[in-house]
This record gives sequence, structure tokens and C-alpha cells, in this order.
Amino acid sequence: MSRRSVQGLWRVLVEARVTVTTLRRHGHVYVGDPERKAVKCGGVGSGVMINHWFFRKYEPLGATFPFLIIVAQPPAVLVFGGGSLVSDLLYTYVVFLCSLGLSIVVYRLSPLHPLAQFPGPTIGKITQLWTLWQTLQGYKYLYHKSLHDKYGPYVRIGPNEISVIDAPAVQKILGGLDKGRYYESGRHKLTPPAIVCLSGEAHADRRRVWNRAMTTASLKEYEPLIVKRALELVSRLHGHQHAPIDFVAWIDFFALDLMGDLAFGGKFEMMKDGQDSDGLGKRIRWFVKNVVGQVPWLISTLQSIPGVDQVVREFNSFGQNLAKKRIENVAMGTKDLWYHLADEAGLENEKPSLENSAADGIVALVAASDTVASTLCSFIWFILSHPKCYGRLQEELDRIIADEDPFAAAARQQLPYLSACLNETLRLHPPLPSNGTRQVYPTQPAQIIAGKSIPSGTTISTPAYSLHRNPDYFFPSPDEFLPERWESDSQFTRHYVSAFLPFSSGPSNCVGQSFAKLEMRMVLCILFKSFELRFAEGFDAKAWPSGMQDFFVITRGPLDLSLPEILGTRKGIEALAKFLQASGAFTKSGRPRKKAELPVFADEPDPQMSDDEDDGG
Ligand code: HEM
Repeated sequence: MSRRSVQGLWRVLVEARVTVTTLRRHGHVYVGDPERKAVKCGGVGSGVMINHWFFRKYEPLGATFPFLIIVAQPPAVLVFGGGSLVSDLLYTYVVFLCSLGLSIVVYRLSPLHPLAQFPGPTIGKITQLWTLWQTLQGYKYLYHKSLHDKYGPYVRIGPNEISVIDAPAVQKILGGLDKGRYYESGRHKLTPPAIVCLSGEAHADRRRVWNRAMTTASLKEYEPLIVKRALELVSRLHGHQHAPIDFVAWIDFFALDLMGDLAFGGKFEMMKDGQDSDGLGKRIRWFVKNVVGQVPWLISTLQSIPGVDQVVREFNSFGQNLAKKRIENVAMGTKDLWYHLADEAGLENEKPSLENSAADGIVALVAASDTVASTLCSFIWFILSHPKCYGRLQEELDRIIADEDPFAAAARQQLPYLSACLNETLRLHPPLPSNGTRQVYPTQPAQIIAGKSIPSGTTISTPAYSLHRNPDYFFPSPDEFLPERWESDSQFTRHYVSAFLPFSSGPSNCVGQSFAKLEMRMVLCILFKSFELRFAEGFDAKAWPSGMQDFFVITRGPLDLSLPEILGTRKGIEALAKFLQASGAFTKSGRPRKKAELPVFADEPDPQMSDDEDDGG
């Protein structure tokens, strides 16, 4: 509400008070002390009851109107009840707010609350601000795991929010309910919504476009870009061979460079620069953090404060500028991700606007960079922490990818142990450990899910981190890295694949999962075929996971590695560098992109013929 409206409201109250006082003076209204008290008590009491009725159960859609209503009531009571405006105002506020707060707390803890059947911590039942606090700390995923360990598969984590890790119920929730209000929060009301903010039919329309971008044929078109960037990564790491490197930083550069190529025609050159010069990674992380999403009713109010929404606006116009450059610089019909998001093939009845496609391009940057980077870093950490697994993985890669192009092999060959290690990594370190929420709308009837009634107005979390470590589904040793549990002849007592949901499930699951798996396999194959990886000397590997923080997507601390050995032949690496020079991989943005082609290692000599003499013994 604007300043003028607040001033208007205040004037009405003052005028009303003057009128009541004048009438009293002329004997039209007689309000003696007892009556005055009665009017005030009655006003406060009925105000509390009315407000209680309104606020006890559901969160409001926005905070501004309820806030003003609450703020305006005590002065209104004083106007009609009499009393000194200044001396009584504070007192009336205290009585009014405390009574209202108390009545709501009592109701939320009482058996009358629709979620009373679900156990949970008292503070969580009382206020959503507790979840906000946990989110700000970055360890919400660990807190929720501890709650599930204590209370079981259904926990009430907020006044109107439950967390569920009962696999059949989770499948139904993700398969049948719409996205929770959390997702609305990343969007500014003046900008077009990206796919993540949409539900229902609008979501299905957008999802159709994304699905086209992720077919097997589309992924094949993206392979040359993955190859180009993965080779660049290897070449840059090769350049840093004599000093420890922060693998997290380099993988972040790789993932963002690649998504820049795919979504906006190659706009970032972080690997080339060896740094995130524009601070894009930081901005993305800030954007994704979105802790306000925990209290969605605050969002519209916050967005109406000038300057607060600046980051969201800036990010949107940043996306639109990238989109314009992509259109100017890249030939129409180049089948990258933008080609599909902008529906350049003209398959939709209504072509998406540039703003819409740009919003989805930004989502691609956000959704595809930290998730993939986080998984790759965790993979390397797990493998280096388990030397036996490293041995088995290297043996599989050397056996299956003996003379072949490692990228083609990664894309097409069965690599069962690599897949098992990747699954085990995603099980123990899912990049979205708390996952997005779902909701039963206040206007919907209660939903019966796995025999439990989930009342209207409930938000539901299905945290992958807790689900994946639930001993009912993964046993024995649910907290240990044991890739063997994914092998076909596994002897593990419990192994329920339906409880493995790193990419979520249902109509809003991860649309990019096939691409993510392809990209990760290709990068891992070339890394393990090129280097012997080790933790850098002095690096505290055991402490590394404790630096993982849950800001929707996991963030990680540095992962210092050294690359003591190049496993490929020296001539092979030189050939690779030559290929990179020629391929245009190091061109800075702005230059026309060359037609991407799968590289061939044709000029790599047979290692047995020439390697020894070249290495100089
Ligand atoms: C290891 C990598 C990845 C993981 C673990 C992951 C995980 C997820 C999860 C859990 C969701 C759903 C959240 C929910 O249910 O509320 C999701 C949604 C999404 N992901 Fe991914 N993701 C990954 C990589 C990617 C990549 C590479 C892309 C794009 C190229 C992508 C694009 C998307 C999009 C667009 C959505 C929203 C889908 C919708 O609303 O319909 N993701 N992702």
C-alpha cells in the first residue's frame, strides 16, 4: 500500500475520533469509564477472534494487506473506545498482538489443527520463521534428516508444511500435486515466468518445448559442444599440472561455459580467462539461494519495496541481452538449446516471446550448471576417498575404452561401474537435497495419499537427501558409498530404485536429466582417461562434505586436487591442444562460431610406437 493510502487511513481514524469526541461532548454519546473499558476490551477481544479466524490456518497470499489491517485495528479501537491516543496506543497494541499471537500458537499446537496428526518439533509447528532460519544457515537438509530420524517418514516441519520420505507417498505427491509457492518467489511480477514458476496447463505448454530440446536426436546435436568444452577443460587442467588446482572452480567454469554455448550461442569464456570475470556464477548462486521462498507470503510485499527486486530484474534483463546477441550472432537454425526454447522450427501454435525464451535460457544456466558441477565434484571426492572404487573404475574405463574415442564411448557404451558410482554419488549427495515443494491448494479438498489425509493449504517437502538415506529403502549401510549396491548381481538386502529421486519425479521432474547424465559421463571419461587424480597435499578431504550448504542447489567449498600423471600419451595431449587451437574453442565471445564437429584423434600416434622415445625415458 502506498504512503498516500496510509496517510488517508490515518486521517479517517483521526476524523472519526474527533467526531466521536464531539458527539460525546454534546451528550449524544455517553461513554463513562466502565463503558469505555468495556468498549475497548470488546474491541480488542472481537478483533483478536476475527483475526484469529483469518490467520489461524493458512498463510495469506501477500503480507501487505494483512499487515495494514493488523496495524490499523488498535487505533480504531481507541477511536471508538476513547482514551488518550498516545498513552493507550502502545498498551492496546501489546494486548492485541499478544492475544492474537497466543491464540494462533495455541491453535497451531492444538489437536484442532488439521495437521495435528503429524509429529514434529514444537517450534516448527508454531512458526515458519524457524524453517527460514534453518535455510539461512544452509544446513536445512541435515536438520530435516535429523527430524526424520527422530519422528519417522512424516514430519510436520512448519505450521502448514510437512516433510515426507515414504517412497510410495512421495511418488504420488510429485506425480499428482502442483508446485508449491516456493517456486513463485524467484520471479518478478513484471517479468514473464520461466518453466520452473509455472503449473498446470501453462507448464505443460512450456514443458513440450523443453521436451523437444531433450530428445535423443537433440542431445546428439549438443555432443560436439560438450566435447569442445570438455577438451578445453582437460587442456586447461593440463596447464596447471604442477600446482594444486581447485577442482570446484574449474568445474564451475566448465559447466557455465558449456551452458552459455547451448543456451545463448557461446557467451562465456571462463575457462579461457581462468576466472569468473563477470561474477556470473556468484549472481546465479545468489539468485538460486532465494531463502525468501520459505515465506512466500512476504514476496509480493518485498518486491514492492523499491530496490529490493533489483537483482531479479537485472538478471532478467541480463538474460534478454544474451538472447538478443544469440539471435544476432548465430545462424538461424543452429540446433542448440536456444533453437528449441525459441521454437525456431515453428512447431508451436504460438511462438514464445523473446522474453519467455530468455527466461528459460536463464533457467538453463541456473538449473544445469551448479547441479552438474556439484555432482562431478562429489563424484571425484567419493572416488578419491575410496581407492578400491577408483581402481575398479579405472580398470573398467581402460578395458572398455581402450582404443576408442572416449567421448563416443561415454555416450554410447555401457559403463556399468561408472553408472553405479554416479548413482551412488547422486544418492548420497543429491544436488537438490531438499527438492522443490508441492502443495494442496487452499481451494482444493484434502488429498488422501498413502492412506493419510493431507489437508487443503498444506505445503509438502520430499527431501531427496533424507529419502535416499532411509534404511527402509537402502540397506545395509545407507550412509556409505557402496556403488556395488547398483550392480545387477547386488546382494544388498534393500534396494528400492523407486526411492531414488535425485531428478525428482512426475510432470515437473528434471527435464534435463538425460543431458546431465550424458554430459557427466563424457567429462568423467575424458578426465579419468587423461589424468591420475589425487587430493592435493595437505587438503583435508574428510572435512570437505561439511562445507556443503543447501541453498536449494548444494554449494561446496574448494576441492583441491593435484594431477601428478597424465595418463594419455604426450603426443596425444599435444594433438588435443592442436585440435583445440584449430577448433575455435578459445575464441572470445563475439566471433562467429565455427560449425561444430566431433573431433577425431586422427593425428594421435600409436602410443606403443612413439610414446617412450618422446617422453625421453
Ligand atoms: C545432476 C544434474 C541435475 C540434477 C540432479 C537436477 C535435478 C532437478 C530436480 C530435482 C528438479 C525438479 C525439482 C522439483 O521437483 O521441484 C529439476 C528441474 C529442472 N531441471 Fe534439473 N537437474 C540437473 C541438471 C539439469 C540440466 C543439465 C538441465 C538443463 C539442461 C536441467 C533443467 C531443469 C529444468 C528446466 C527443470 C524444471 C522442470 C519443470 O519445471 O518442468 N536440469 N532438476
